[in-house]
Amino acid sequence: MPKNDNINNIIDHKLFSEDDIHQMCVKLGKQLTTDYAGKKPLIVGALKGAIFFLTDLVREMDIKAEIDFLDVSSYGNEMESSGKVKLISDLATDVKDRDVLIVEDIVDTGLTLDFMKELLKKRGAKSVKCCVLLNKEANRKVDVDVEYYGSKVGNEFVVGYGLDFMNYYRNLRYIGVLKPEIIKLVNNK
Ligand SMILES: O=P(O)(O)OC[C@H]1O[C@H](OP(=O)(O)OP(=O)(O)O)[C@H](O)[C@@H]1O
Ligand code: HPA
Repeated sequence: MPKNDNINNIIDHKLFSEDDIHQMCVKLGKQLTTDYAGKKPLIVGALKGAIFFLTDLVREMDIKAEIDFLDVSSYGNEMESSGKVKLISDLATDVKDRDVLIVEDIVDTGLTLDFMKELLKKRGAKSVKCCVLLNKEANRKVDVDVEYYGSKVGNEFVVGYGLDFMNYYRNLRYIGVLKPEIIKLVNNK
């Protein structure tokens, strides 16, 4: 890990500014307001990466909705998915017969999203869809439907606005690509 605590130092280049992210939330919020009109969905935030996206997105949605959180993890402190998704903390809400909208920061291999969708379907949800900020398609290992997303991203490791590297840098206001030397540092450990 870099010794300097300045969180901007680990960024190679900015991908999405605060304004870009805001525009994505506005656009998705409008679409979801139309599509979920009259439905009272249960919005399920995937902890921890989705915290900022969820709070911004739901405030762009002009519908009655409940919010709950699932804590799932597959990366731990690694840059590659372990391939095993762990349920760390469950929902407090019964999803039976509910229209559920999962909110996620990123879909990469697709394993986390697929795990959550299957879990909620098995519990009897009426519908299970997702709204993801970033869609990284290059690395997909499982074919999972991504109904709503803000933007596609290339096969780069991105951090900020909830997205972490070794559990840090979630609190960057923008989204950036991690410097290659930081990635090398981790790969050579
Ligand atoms: O499509 P996948 O390859 O499964 O990757 C996407 C998932 O990986 C990250 O979560 P992580 O397991 O790092 O937990 P976190 O949300 O607490 O950071 C991210 O927030 C997604 O949930
Ligand atoms: O690019 C990424 N950044 C942060 N977390 C992630 N989890 C999967 N892919 C990523």
